[in-house]
Amino acid sequence: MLAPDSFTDLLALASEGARHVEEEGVLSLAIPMAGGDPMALLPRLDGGDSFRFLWDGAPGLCIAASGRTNSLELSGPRRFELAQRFASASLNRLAGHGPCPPLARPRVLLAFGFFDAPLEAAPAAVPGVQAVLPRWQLSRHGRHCWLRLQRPLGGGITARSLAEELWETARHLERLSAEPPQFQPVGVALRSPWQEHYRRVAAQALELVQADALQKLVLAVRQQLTLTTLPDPLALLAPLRRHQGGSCRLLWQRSAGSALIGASPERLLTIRQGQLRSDALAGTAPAGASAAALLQSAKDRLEHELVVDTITAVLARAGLSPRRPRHPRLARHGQLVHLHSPISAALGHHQPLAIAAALHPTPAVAGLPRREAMAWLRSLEPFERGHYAAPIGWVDSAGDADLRVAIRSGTLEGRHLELTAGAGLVPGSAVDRELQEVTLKLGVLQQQLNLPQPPPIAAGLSL
Ligand SMILES: C=C(O[C@@H]1C=C(C(=O)O)C=C[C@H]1O)C(=O)O
Repeated sequence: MLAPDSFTDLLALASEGARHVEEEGVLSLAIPMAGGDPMALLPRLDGGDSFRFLWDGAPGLCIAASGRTNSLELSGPRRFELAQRFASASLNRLAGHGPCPPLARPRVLLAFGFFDAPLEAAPAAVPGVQAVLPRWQLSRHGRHCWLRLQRPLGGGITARSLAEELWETARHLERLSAEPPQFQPVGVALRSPWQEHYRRVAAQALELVQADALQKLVLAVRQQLTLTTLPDPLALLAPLRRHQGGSCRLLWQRSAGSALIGASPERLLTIRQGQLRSDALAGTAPAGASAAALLQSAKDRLEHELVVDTITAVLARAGLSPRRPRHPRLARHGQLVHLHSPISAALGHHQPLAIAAALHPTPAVAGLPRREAMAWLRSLEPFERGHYAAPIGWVDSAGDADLRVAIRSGTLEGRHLELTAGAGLVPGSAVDRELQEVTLKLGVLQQQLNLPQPPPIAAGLSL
């Protein structure tokens, strides 16, 4: 039975599934639904705790999820391997989920930290990885929409109660008007200065690349914004749909008061039916008539080549046969244009998160050589990167996966929004131009979140 389209069918599926639920196993049921925008309906999915997740790749795949049925949080150098083990075990132990279209498959949701572990193990620090098998998963692709509910049986939860809860919630969601959250204008009371410190450390980093101690370093800045009112993270994300069509809009809300939001233009890794794709994205200009000059810029081409070569070499070392285009193309993301090379390979027998572990962090967001660059980032950047530039996404029950690089992002804690942006320093870079590039990235993000602008973004700014 592909899609239970009556309550009787669903109940039969639930009862059959319940007979196969092992100890600590979870019953996972899904039904198709009419209409429904995951972004608009996420606040209506009560998962029993404060975890919320949004993956908005519209017009491609959109997923809203809430509640933790199983979860894992840990730090350390084995985080990718342990997250893979958790994901495989959680998905293999699900009972009741029969064949369904790819959009409806059960998923384990993942948010990594940039580093293996935070510097300080404070409760609010971002751990090396968080992995969640959600209670509710609402997914949509094109006109197709499915709702999934997953819970352990026992303690009053039976196959019948689960089937009823799923059926009634789907009918209830269908009746709601599915308007995306309305944006309420939010002001900015305070913006922290970052420029002076950046100038100093960027000059230091440039000396390192010019002295050949590093080939590349992607130094980031963080701007703290104090907002005038308490914003709804989903309302902040909604305008990004309009402005950042080619990106994937993301929300990872670990607790009620703390959320990562962003619109990532960069794939670390996408796996569909055994085919892998990774994006080399490096080299930046403001969108506009002069953007095509990026293709001729020796400094940007060098920065880009380092990323393409590294991704290709990492995949080859893992035993894959990567294919790369001969020349980069231009990819527009909102008001920015980047050099872009999609790299693809057949995955073979590899597990998605083993490849992610080998790829992260690419020189698009860290530097080269990787180990030395990571150490320099820790000493030069005056903040914890947290989720910034780390992989975030999902793996599903058939082995498909999608992990985006959490750039063009920020974290919201109450009225405090922290935005982070970086730029690659290579021989030939100039501190002033890099400062302009991060200013532009921070400004574009604020504009796309509908926040009032600092100085106007100069459309013709040359980087
Ligand atoms: C590091 C960031 O972006 C990365 C760096 C780029 C560059 O240096 O040109 C371009 C795209 C991204 O891979 C960021 O936006 O924070």
